[in-house]
Parts: sequence; C-alpha cells; structure tokens
Amino acid sequence: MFVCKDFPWQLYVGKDYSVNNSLRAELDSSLNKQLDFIRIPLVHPRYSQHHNVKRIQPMTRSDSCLSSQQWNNCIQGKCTSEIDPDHANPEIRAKWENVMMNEIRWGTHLGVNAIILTCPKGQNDNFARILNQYLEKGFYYQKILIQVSNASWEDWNSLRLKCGPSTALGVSLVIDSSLSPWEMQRWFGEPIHTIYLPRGVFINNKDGYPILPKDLQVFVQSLFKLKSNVVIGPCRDPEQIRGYVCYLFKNQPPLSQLQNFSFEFWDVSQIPLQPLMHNLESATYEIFEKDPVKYNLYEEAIYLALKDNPQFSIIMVVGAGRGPIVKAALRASKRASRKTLVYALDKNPNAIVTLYNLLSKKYIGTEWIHENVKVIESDMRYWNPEEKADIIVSELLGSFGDNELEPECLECAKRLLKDTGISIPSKSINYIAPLSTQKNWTNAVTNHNSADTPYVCMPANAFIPVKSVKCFEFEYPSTNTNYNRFYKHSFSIEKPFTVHGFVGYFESILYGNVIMSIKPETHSEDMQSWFPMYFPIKQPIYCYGGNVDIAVWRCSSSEKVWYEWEVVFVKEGQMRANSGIHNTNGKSYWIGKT
Ligand SMILES: C[S@@+](CC[C@H](N)C(=O)[O-])C[C@H]1O[C@@H](n2cnc3c(N)ncnc32)[C@H](O)[C@@H]1O
Repeated sequence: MFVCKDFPWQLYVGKDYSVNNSLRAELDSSLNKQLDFIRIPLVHPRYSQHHNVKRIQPMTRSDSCLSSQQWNNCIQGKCTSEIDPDHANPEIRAKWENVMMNEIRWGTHLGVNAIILTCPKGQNDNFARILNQYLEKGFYYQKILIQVSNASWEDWNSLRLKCGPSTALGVSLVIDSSLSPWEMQRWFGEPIHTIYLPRGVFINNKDGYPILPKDLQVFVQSLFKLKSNVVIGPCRDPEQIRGYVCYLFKNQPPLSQLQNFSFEFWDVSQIPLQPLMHNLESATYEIFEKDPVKYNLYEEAIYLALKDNPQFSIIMVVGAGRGPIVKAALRASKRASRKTLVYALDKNPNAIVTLYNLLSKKYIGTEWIHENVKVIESDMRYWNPEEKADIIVSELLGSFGDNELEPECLECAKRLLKDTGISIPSKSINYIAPLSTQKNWTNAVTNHNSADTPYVCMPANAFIPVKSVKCFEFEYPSTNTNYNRFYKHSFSIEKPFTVHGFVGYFESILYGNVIMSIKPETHSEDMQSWFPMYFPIKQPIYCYGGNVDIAVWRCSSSEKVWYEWEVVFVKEGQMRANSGIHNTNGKSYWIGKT
C-alpha cells in the first residue's frame, strides 16, 4: 500500500500473471516487491479450452493453498478471456456458458477480492444475462470487474446497460490508447475500480526508465481521484513500474480545500435536510458553523448594505439557528460604525436555547448585550413584530437553492420589512446540467431504492458533459406570489454518452456583487456548506449524439412542495428515449410546509 500525506486515500498496486505455477511462491515474491496483490487465472487456460474433456482431474488448484484472508486481500481472479457465451454455434455457446458459470462460481467460492471478466465485443446478450444472474444474487464484499480497453467504452456501455444496478460491478480499465479529451472525460462517469497498465504502453525516458506518454500520465493521475487501484500487466520489471506509478500518485494535482474537506462524502448520497419541517440537531448546526466562508460572505453583504444605506439600523436574522449570521451582522455593524438592533429569530426551540445563552457572552471585543440583540422564538411566517426591519437576512438555501422553501418563507416574511427595506439574499437562482454517474445512480436505486428522490451528493465519480444552465429564479422581496415553476432545456451533446439524471446547483445574490455560489464556474472559494443535488432517473439512457432535454417542475399544494422531472433523448428532431416523469405528486420526495 502506498500512502502519501497529501491525499487522504491509499494506492494499492498489484501485478497480473498470465499463468502461474506456484501460487504461494509467486504471491510471496510479489509481496516482497511491495506489491499489494496479484491477479491470476482462476482456472488453468488448458482446462478451459478443453472444457468438453471429461473431468478426471480437478479443474484447478485447491482452495486450501491459501487462507481465505489471503484469497480475499491479495488475489484477483481472472476468468478465461475467450469466454463467448454469445457464440453463434449453440454447442459452443453452451460450452462457454458453462465455463463462465463455473469460473464465476469458483471465484465466489474462493472469496477472491475481484473476479475479472473480459468485456465481450459485439453480441453480449447471453453474457449479460449470466452476469446479471450473479449480480442479482449479490456479492457481499467481492467485485466483478469488466476488463475493457480505454478505447472500447461502447462495449462496456452496451454491457452495463443490460445489467441491473449493482454496487459489485466495476471496470478494470486497460490504458492502452491515446484518447480525445471527450473520450477520456467520459470514463470519469464509470465505476473504475482498477487501472490496468500493460507493459507495452510504457515508453522509455531519456535515462532508459519506463514512463507513460504525457497524455496517459495525465489521464491516469486523474483516475487516481476515483480511488482506483492499479494492476501492472505481465512484465519482468514490476518494481520499477510500481515505483513510477507511486511517483505519479504522489505528483497528481493537489486537492482543493473543498475536495479535502468533502473527501469522505465523495459519491455518498444523502437525503436532503428539511429545516422547516424538522428541527435541526446540534451536530448539524455545528457542521454549518465550521464553514467561515459562508459567514464572511454574509458579513460582507450586510456591511455593504449598511454602508450604502446610512438610515438602516434594524436587522432581522430570520432562521438564525445558533447565531452565526447574527454574529456576522454584529461584526458588519461594527465595521460600518453603525448602532444596530439585531433580531435573532428561529422556530427551532432548541436553537433558541443557544441564542439566549449567547446573549450573556462577550463577543469579538463587542459586548453581546440585550440592547444589541433580541431573541425571538417564532415561525417567521406568523410573527408580528412591533417594528419593521431595514434588512431581513436569511439562509434558507438547500443544495438546489429553493428546496428548503426559501421562497415560501420569505414570501411571508416580507411583511416584516419596511417599504424601504431589503432582503439578503436578494435573489436565488438554481442551475441544472445532465450527468453521467453509474456509481451515484447505482447508490440511488440500490441503497436508497428510489430514483424518484433527489440526493445531496458530491459527485466525484461523474462526468458532466456540458455547462449548467439557469433553471428557476426567485427574487426577494418578491412581487410575484406564485412559486410553482416549469423549466425545460435542450442540451446539445453531439458525442455519445450515457445520462443517469442531472445535477443541480444554486447561486444566491446576497447583496450587490456579493454572491454565494456552488455552481462550478462561480463556486465561492473554499465554501463547504453545500454539495450539489443529484436527480436520478429510473434507467440510464444512452444518448448517441443529439439533444438531451431536461424538464423540471416545481409543484405545490397547501401542505407541501415537490419537484417532478423528466429526461428525454432527442435525435434529428425525434424522441429516441424517455425517462418518464419522476416523483409524480411528490410520491417519493416532498418538502413539508409545516
Ligand atoms: C439552514 S439553517 C441556517 C441556520 C443559521 N443561519 C446558520 O447559518 O447556521 C435554517 C434555519 O432556519 C430555521 N427556519 C427554517 N424555516 C423557518 C421559519 N419558517 N421560521 C423560522 N425559522 C425557520 C431553521 O430552524 C434553521 O435553524
């Protein structure tokens, strides 16, 4: 295992053996060369090829030559690469079916870390059917890896579209060709478990050491971020190649602060919070409060608003939580040399306890005293204050902007504002873009069992082929009281890829040029408070060059708000595939108004 302190995950490097004579000796020798595991044929090639021969000898070595721990930690097992259960000749087809089933069964019995199957070219229906039977039965910890050349995405794509969702299914990607940027990027949406480096892909540098061509170096370094391990093809110099791979790992582009912070949440789907319907817990507030960027943006926005409006003195923080934006308002007032009164309002009675406790504390050189802050326990929609505010400050944003009911809450809160008053934020906009992400889609439909729910998720193992576009927009205070929305956009994507749904972001204009954003192009630097929102579809859709139309509806009733969505593939003006409308009537995901 190779560890580098700059990256919070480890690199495992193994070696592929085309044949192996003494398993134990080869494993020992590889471990001595600092390799972590080896990849071996599950069955001797001679046996597979003469499968019709009546079995008078065991089909392969005994499982007791290694302990089950060694099988699991140190061995990947290859099935016979010629397996062809789609052969036109029924007899040969039946023979290969048998071989495939025997070998998968044997690999499962051994408990090897991964069972490797070569990706079929062309016909693959029967192959997919057999594979699916095993995937359906489920694997506890083992992986089934499809070994495929990086130039053969179409073969892998055709196979996985026939297989049901399974977290056990992954790719062993053979790096053997130079690809266009699009073809390389497209692989980032696939569950690449292993990067396979054949010896032949290496070139010698001027000192005679094996290195990868520049474009493949960059590609492999990007694939490390999928936490993939590496298998070196059969060769005589595995130590040297391992050394080079570790060098590449160590010298991959550094993680941003946001990547570092979010690392443990990469590709983990979470159900969105509902701060209006539920009372948030202490630990949740604590996580919010760890992000200084968000509160600095609020401080700057309030400060500029005070500077521009010398008459402003009453600030209402609606949805104050445990008080971080109240503190930002006090800091802004001090910077603007303005005496302000800050109302700290929340409907969560537990947050109110913290707010009252804060009243007795000193705070950054300013006395935190009753004259500066008033705590109010109320729902902002129903509170009737004695005086009105110059500024209403709120942070009611979810990953998709309006999914924590910012529009509905601020609609009611606008009566708290003086006619000359303003809202921070003044506008929130959400954005959408199509997304390819086998891993997050599989998580949604297997772990969560629903493609009718959007998930908060940091999509790392994902490919977003085009820039996002503006979807819904809400202004505060608003003049329009209807917050139902419909938006449809046709994304032109000429190169083939598979869509698994779409991703949502938001941008919120706090005041003037102070923008808080999780949209990649304008992301507030190092801000960690929100991950994007992933809207899955029930079945991935192969889009072979044309348009991907995404439609999103924001719907409401007296009790709830929900989204419905649809993804359609259109080519030459004709609909070729359609996801169907998701989450009809908010049957799976809705946001409660009470
Ligand atoms: C996303 S949290 C933000 C908390 C705090 N401002 C922060 O940044 O840590 C939203 C807060 O708004 C409160 N909230 C949501 N809807 C509300 C409403 N209608 N009236 C009053 N408080 C509300 C929640 O209880 C929660 O404390």
